[in-house]
Amino acid sequence: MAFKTLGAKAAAALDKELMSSGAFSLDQLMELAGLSVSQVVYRVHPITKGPKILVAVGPGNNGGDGLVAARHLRHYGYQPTIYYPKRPKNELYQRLTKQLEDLNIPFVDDFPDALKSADHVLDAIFGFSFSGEVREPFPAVINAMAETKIPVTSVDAPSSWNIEDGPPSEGVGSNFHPDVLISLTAPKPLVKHFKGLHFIGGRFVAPSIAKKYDFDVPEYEGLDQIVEVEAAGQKL
Ligand SMILES: NC(=O)C1=CN([C@@H]2O[C@H](COP(=O)(O)OP(=O)(O)OC[C@H]3O[C@@H](n4cnc5c(N)ncnc54)[C@H](OP(=O)(O)O)[C@@H]3O)[C@@H](O)[C@H]2O)[C@@H](O)CC1
Ligand SMILES: [K+]
Repeated sequence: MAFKTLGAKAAAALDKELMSSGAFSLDQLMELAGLSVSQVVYRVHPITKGPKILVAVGPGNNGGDGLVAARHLRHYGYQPTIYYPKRPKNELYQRLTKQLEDLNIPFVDDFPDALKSADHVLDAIFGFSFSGEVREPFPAVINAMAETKIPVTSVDAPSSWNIEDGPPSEGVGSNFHPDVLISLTAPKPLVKHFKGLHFIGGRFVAPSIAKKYDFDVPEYEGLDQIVEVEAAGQKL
């Protein structure tokens, strides 16, 4: 079964609809999105492969998913470290940050240096609202993720990739190919350029809303918040 994709505009409209007629709060959606991200890390990188997860957090809701995932991963026994250089004054992000501080999770300023001792990287910098060329301070972070031998899991999109067209043809991000991707609610068109392990998460969409936006809700099993699909969107 091929999974339909959701473009940047449709993904933003769906997000809005979930929080209006869908009656969800952003906190709820982000909690479930972040929970599914934590399950992907648990699946692809069991703690026996090394507990140190470096989480790169961006300024929007993609970053919020990363903060939630870090909290869950800490409770599973991992040792997350957070790189969060641009922190908006939004109350939700401040609360998520406080929750991590209360768990003694370290926040670091030097991403390349933190990468030296990491076992796995979580890319929660940009999601479906990314556009244009990567602005400071993120180019060095994208380059470091592109060059590292440590496995990288991207949340919703490989950060720096155009949501419709995939990796830029040159410059920052052109050589960034993460090992794992978790698409939230539905894959974005960029997945046609993605060759790694691919999951779908975000187990909160009512069938009526999926129908309206013309995408498929995968068949989640048991307690799972994630379903593995082939890179091109075929269910395994
Ligand atoms: N419905 C769902 O499935 C759910 C989706 N969720 C998640 O939300 C994500 C979408 O979140 P989002 O809309 O907040 O935007 P996101 O992608 O984090 O980035 C925006 C930030 O990036 C910045 N920025 C942009 N371009 C840039 C550039 N070139 N260079 C540098 N910066 C740039 C931009 O800054 P600005 O341009 O405003 O200064 C802004 O601050 C989605 O992918 C999923 O992960 C869940 O949380 C809930 C359920
Ligand atoms: K991302």
